[in-house]
Amino acid sequence: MVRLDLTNIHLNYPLLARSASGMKAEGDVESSRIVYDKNGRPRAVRALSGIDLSVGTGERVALVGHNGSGKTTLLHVLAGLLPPDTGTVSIEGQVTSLININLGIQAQATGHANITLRGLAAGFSRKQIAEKRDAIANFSELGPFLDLPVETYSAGMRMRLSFAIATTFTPEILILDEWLSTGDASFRQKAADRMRTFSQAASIIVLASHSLPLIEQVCSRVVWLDSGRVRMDGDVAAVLDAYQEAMAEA
Ligand SMILES: Nc1ncnc2c1ncn2[C@@H]1O[C@H](COP(=O)(O)OP(=O)(O)OP(=O)(O)O)[C@@H](O)[C@H]1O
Repeated sequence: MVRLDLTNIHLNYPLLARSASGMKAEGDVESSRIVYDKNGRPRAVRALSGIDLSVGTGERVALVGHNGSGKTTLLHVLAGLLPPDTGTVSIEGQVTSLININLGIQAQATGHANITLRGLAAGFSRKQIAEKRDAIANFSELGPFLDLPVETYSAGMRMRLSFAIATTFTPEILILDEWLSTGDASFRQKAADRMRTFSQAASIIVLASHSLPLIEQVCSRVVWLDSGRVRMDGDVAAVLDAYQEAMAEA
């Protein structure tokens, strides 16, 4: 059984004193996301305000929303990288996150060494890693670059390696941020195909993206975040239609 449940998640980013200058603007819509002290100085930014989210086996969920609506913050909470201020996070299953392109990658080590390191970290034996190595190498299409240190790779090449490793070692829950769409067109198509088959292996995908075509290709459900709250949650077509309509009116 793989599932994740978030209940009433609140998360504020505290502001350091040096970044907390400026006075509260009366009637400013944006100010509802900023917490001020009694002197009118900004003290924190409200990123998530009462998020409830349950995702079950086989669901591929997209998070959409305006810049600053809380998508990345929510992914960090799901990946266990940021503890919420209040609320509960319950996760059944092994989580792999591809949020930060450099997270979990040793830049001085070669691509092949990174395959070994990530495989061991995911709990696989050296023999199991050896059996999967060709599949990862082929999917990444990095060829001889796998013998060079990762610090010599472009951002797209790092992404190919991270994605190939993460999806070949099939985690039960995969958390992805926008950077997937930085890949070139042919890799994006391959990645989308893999993500569709991925969840048939009883896995969950949560993907934050501004790319509506990618979401339509990959996801089975869309959660629309607005100022740190869930504004709509449901069927891909229904939520994307409402979201696009609201964007057009804004
Ligand atoms: N390190 C930080 N310190 C203070 N506030 C932050 C920090 N990171 C994010 N925020 C604030 O938290 C809110 C949510 O940001 P988040 O990055 O989660 O949004 P997002 O939906 O991923 O945006 P985008 O689409 O632009 O990537 C925003 O109002 C942002 O200003």
